[in-house]
Amino acid sequence: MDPLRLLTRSTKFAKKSTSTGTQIHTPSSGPASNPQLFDHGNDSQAVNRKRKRGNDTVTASLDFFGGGASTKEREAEQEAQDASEAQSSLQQEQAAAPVAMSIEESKQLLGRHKIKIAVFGNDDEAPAKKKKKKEKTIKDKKVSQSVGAHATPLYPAPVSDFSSLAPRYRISKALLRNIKDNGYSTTTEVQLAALPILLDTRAHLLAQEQSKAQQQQQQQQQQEEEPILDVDLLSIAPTGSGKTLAFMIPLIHALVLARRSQAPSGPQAIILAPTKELASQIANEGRKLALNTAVRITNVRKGMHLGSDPSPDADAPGKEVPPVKADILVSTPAALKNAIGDVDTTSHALSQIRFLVLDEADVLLDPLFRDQTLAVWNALSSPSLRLGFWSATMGSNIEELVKATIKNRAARLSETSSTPVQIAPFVRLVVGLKDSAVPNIDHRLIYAATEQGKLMALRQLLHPTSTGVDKQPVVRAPFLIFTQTIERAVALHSELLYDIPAEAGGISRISVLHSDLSDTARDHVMTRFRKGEVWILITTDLLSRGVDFRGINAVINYDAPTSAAAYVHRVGRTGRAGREGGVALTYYTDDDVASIKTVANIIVASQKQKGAAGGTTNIQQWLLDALPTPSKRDKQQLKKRGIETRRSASGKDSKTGKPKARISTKSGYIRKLENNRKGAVAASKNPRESGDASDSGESFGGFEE
Ligand SMILES: Nc1ncnc2c1ncn2[C@@H]1O[C@H](COP(=O)(O)OP(=O)(O)OP(=O)(O)O)[C@@H](O)[C@H]1O
Repeated sequence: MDPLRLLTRSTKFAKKSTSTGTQIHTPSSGPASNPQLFDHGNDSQAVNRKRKRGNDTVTASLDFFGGGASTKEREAEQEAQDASEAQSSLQQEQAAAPVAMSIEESKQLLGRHKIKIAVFGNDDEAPAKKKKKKEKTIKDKKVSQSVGAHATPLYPAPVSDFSSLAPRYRISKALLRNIKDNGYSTTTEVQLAALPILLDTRAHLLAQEQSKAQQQQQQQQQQEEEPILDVDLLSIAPTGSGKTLAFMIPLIHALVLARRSQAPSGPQAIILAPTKELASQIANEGRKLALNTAVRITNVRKGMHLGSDPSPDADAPGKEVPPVKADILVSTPAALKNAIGDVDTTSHALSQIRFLVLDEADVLLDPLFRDQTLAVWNALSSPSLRLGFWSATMGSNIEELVKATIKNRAARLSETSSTPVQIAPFVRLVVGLKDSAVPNIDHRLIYAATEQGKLMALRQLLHPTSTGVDKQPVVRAPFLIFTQTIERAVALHSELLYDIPAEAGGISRISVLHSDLSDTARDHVMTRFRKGEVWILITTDLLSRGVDFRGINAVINYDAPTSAAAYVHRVGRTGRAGREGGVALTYYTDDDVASIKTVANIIVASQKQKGAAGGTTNIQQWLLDALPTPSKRDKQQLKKRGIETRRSASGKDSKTGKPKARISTKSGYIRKLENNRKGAVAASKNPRESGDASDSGESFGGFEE
């Protein structure tokens, strides 16, 4: 089924742009053959030179609307392929000797993948040690410039293929099997670099100045030891680049090892995410990876209680809530804060949590969530708590906040704890250009002048014509539409409700998701969108972070995002895991002109990242020169409040006195009917006047300016 065909009321298209759907490769037509963004496939040979692997294609498949084999056929094919591979592959993996790589080789490989890693020592360390580090940094000027004055570059041997985890780190068979069963073979850039850092910490931290023989000996020793995850890691990697796996695999591995020596009596790791949708997705991904490993992963929900003893049930007097039983808790900060409640920070339950991971760390430490996140972090009293901070964007202020919090917490704990508090080496990993949008999608910035212009442009997308006058790329469902506020999302949903023809599924194909809906309604919409029942999902920034729909073909910023980070995350819902063919389309009106340069700059940087092979930039230099550069204050204001004229549904802007930009809450179809009725009444009174009105394009008059 081709949704584009069904949505299209016009008939003829140039062959190249539409037709059967087989000519254009879109994210929904299946996974990319290589999930990496940079240096496609050039390194597997280099890294796995001792182990020739057969078929490296990624098998995870989600085909929203693509043609080809049916799901059953594909599953059968997959099973057959898996069965034949499984036996020989597992034997090979167990037999293969760990591949030792020289630092020079690692450095080159990491460089080709645009990966930079730096380790920051403890600032309080001896001055002599500091001096040595500085000398080292100067020696390697190229890297040191990019990582900062007090950082030492780090070159762990990359893991280019998941199967090499078994011989290198003795990953449990169940975990390895789950990785494979979920269709993962080649690692993405962030996994390639983060896995050795988190699984092989000490060997590589110490390996910087060691010979190959010493490294091997070090690796050997480390494999027999526990614990792992001896660094705090801040990782900045593009949207959709597989950060979830990069932190989840080492976590599960650590907990599997811990279980071998002692049965756990409560949670040992916490993963925080800003939204319920993301927390639930992480918990699901985690459970798939932890299958048959005995590691239990729970998504924290209202009413759960974290502590050593049962607590009184607030909803049912006289009853008690037992403490949650899990090894890894996944939660939003608010839900976890509730679950902790008034549990004493010295309690066993909180002191035995050894790992804290902040997914979308920059937003979790942004003023919006900061207090809740810090409350959870500070409640964890283990002196050896290890930390992970992950996002596609990370302001330097957030990094400073992280470092300061680590130090302050250690100082506070040292006063009360008899056990020495360990401040671990702090490692920063950056993939690609920091804070940039994914290069493998087509970014478009479209001037729509007014609110009516935006609606017309959006309708042209839904019903493309063969005339080619719209100059917009052809966008195929499924796609996401972002608005600035909940109110506008709801209004746009009502506006477009009848735009999808009944033969294509009608109103059931379009939906809206925002935080004012109940949890059940949110879950329901997410499920229907994931299943492919909903094709167009209108939403707010609620869905801009972390949520992975795999086969999304386009992101439409109906209202321009209000910060560079918001752009990066919103458009990052398409083009995931290296999928090509995604489109990110941003409309801007006269109200956005003062601030849109921030988005334009991100687009240009992303297209430059793609390199010469990626073709031309869609944004002309004259436009960049013409757009005003917003001041820092304007940017802050915009991030906080958005475009003022879009903030409220009615009335005039209190500051400027300008009319506000509104979206009607009646569908275009209903309004058209009403207009027709009104027109008929008017025509009966004054035929000439009504004739003029019907020619004026009133059917798009949903926006009042
Ligand atoms: N090595 C891999 N090979 C193929 N697909 C992968 C690989 N690793 C992850 N993926 C897939 O890539 C998609 C994106 O992964 P994930 O959600 O972890 O990205 P992310 O980096 O956390 O993105 P965001 O910054 O948007 O949160 C998922 O569908 C996941 O299954």
